[in-house]
Amino acid sequence: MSVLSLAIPSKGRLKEKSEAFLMEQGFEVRQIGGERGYQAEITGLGEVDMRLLSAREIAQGIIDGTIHAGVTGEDLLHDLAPTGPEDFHVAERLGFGGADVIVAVPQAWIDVDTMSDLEAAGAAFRKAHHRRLRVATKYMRLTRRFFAAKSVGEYRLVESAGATEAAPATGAADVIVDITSTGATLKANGLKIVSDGIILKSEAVLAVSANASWSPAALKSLSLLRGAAKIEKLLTLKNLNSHS
Ligand SMILES: Nc1ncnc2c1ncn2[C@@H]1O[C@H](COP(=O)(O)OP(=O)(O)OP(=O)(O)O)[C@@H](O)[C@H]1O
Ligand SMILES: O=P(O)(O)OC[C@H]1O[C@H](OP(=O)(O)OP(=O)(O)O)[C@H](O)[C@@H]1O
Repeated sequence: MSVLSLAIPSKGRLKEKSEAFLMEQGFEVRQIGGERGYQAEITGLGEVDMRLLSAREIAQGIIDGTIHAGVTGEDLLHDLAPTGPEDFHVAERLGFGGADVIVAVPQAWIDVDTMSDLEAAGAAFRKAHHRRLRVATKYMRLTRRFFAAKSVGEYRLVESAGATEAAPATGAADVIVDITSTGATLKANGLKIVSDGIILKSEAVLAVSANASWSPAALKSLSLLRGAAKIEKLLTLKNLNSHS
């Protein structure tokens, strides 16, 4: 990869604000083929391989090193990174796309207020029903890490493909881990947040790969992005050291 590969979301709630973040700095993204075209160009950053992808694909590409930099959600970066924050650098938190990744249980569970109550409920549940409590989520790694940090082991993960909040009502799971912003979806589904169950306060970030290979041209383009100059210095140093 000789030029900077830069990605922003192609649709969804982060798209317009990501374009605005670049536009504020004089870098205009032009989609080829109109609103739904997935190819794009950007002006002002030199030669750049501009990509429009889903927020999840951007996070994955930054972690794999197939994308140098991009705008995505911190929740996705933290969940998809196998070794955690060592796989990416946050150049700037962007002040939009804010939401919390939380643990929620049915409101009817009056005895469960904390993660430690959840562990106790899990043990009681296993005795009574001969199976573990099921936790539905898209956030498989974040959930495993957080439950282990809270010493909760009496559970089994069920991977959710969407509409996670419906899982307790449909019987697909008992507990959920999902993202919330207004809380309306949790409320509508009769769920409450466990008091010490806030896993991550996420927002949109400009993230830079710690695993990509960098050419001088890619580093130069990166350094022009707001918040990224300090990361560019770090990467240049790392590049020099690895070649010396
Ligand atoms: N209320 C919210 N619900 C979900 N995500 C939110 C919310 N508020 C902010 N976000 C952020 O937006 C990111 C992407 O969500 P968005 O809904 O735009 O993508 P998506 O179109 O659902 O992606 P995909 O279709 O690939 O699942 C989330 O990972 C999170 O960082
Ligand atoms: O706290 P709230 O403001 O209610 O927002 C939270 C909901 O928004 C998202 O779903 P979305 O509607 O984007 O659908 P998705 O499941 O396809 O992401 C997220 O998965 C939650 O379900």
